[in-house]
Amino acid sequence: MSRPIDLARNQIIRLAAPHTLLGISGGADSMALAIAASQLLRDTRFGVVIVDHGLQAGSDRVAQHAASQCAELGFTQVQIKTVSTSGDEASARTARYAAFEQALSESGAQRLLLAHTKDDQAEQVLLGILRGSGTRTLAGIPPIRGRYARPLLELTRADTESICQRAGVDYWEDPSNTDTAYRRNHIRHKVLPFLREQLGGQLTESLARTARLAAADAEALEAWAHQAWEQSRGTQGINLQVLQSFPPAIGSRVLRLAAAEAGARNLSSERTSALCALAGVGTNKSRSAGPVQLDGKISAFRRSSVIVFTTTR
Ligand SMILES: Nc1ncnc2c1ncn2[C@@H]1O[C@H](COP(=O)(O)OP(=O)(O)OP(=O)(O)O)[C@@H](O)[C@H]1O
Repeated sequence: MSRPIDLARNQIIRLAAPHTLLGISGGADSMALAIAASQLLRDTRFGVVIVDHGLQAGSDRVAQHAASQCAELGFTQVQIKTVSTSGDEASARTARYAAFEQALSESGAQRLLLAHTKDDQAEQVLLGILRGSGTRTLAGIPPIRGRYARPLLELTRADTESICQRAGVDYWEDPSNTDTAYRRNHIRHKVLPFLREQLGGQLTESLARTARLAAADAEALEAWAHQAWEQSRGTQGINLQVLQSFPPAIGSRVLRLAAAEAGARNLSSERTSALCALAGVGTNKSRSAGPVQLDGKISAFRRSSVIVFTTTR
């Protein structure tokens, strides 16, 4: 079995572009990413981006410490981006990704690597199951999306800690990570340990496998839905007869694609069911006459044999 550091390095080689940025928070996961990438500095140009959200007292010192550690590892392009947030996790995340986007365009780098691990993946899948999510959400964290890639998804958090310890690199433990008021932390610190204790076995591995299987299924279903959409859309709207000839899993995806194209936002599963009832997709026999109102001031109507999306004033 290959060592975690070898696995990390191989995945970085697979996912990095000639000029790549690393998103480093100073925690064990991202310091392990920095350690593995520092071994590849001869062949790849890496820059480091550290975002200071200013959420906790002393966050500037944490950022500075991570920056000096990265400099010691041999990185010459290390920048700290200070962002302002409204103090909650969601706004910190939005500000962080805005800072990443800015760093990508300023540097001209083609890719930014993040240090999500298999444990993050397991937590994400469990959160999705508990919310009653479908295949796309159960697919969890994607290894690549756009310019972002995650080379450590095959490593556990214990692996990243051991990489840091072996390299003699210390890491920061985010105090908010243990605040179980956040649902994710509750899953991490209470629910998963409880399930492991009760059920034993390879829980993290099993949940990560669910993500891999769901990702492959979601990809296939989405490709089929795009084809079905092309076949069912016409100048008047979506042809109901053609739409209903597909299985409900495809019909509902076609309706979601069409709604999104029309400008509908945040399409919930409840609104998707309403669209399915309007279009007679699925086992739902209670066909509604509509219209169905969607976020983004979009309405869906049934007109004789088609579904039409219009903008409401
Ligand atoms: N302050 C930061 N500065 C730079 N990179 C960061 C920072 N915080 C997080 N990252 C990057 O993002 C990865 C995931 O971090 P974390 O698990 O805290 O975020 P998340 O909210 O769970 O995930 P995401 O926001 O990406 O969906 C880290 O391993 C690191 O690569």
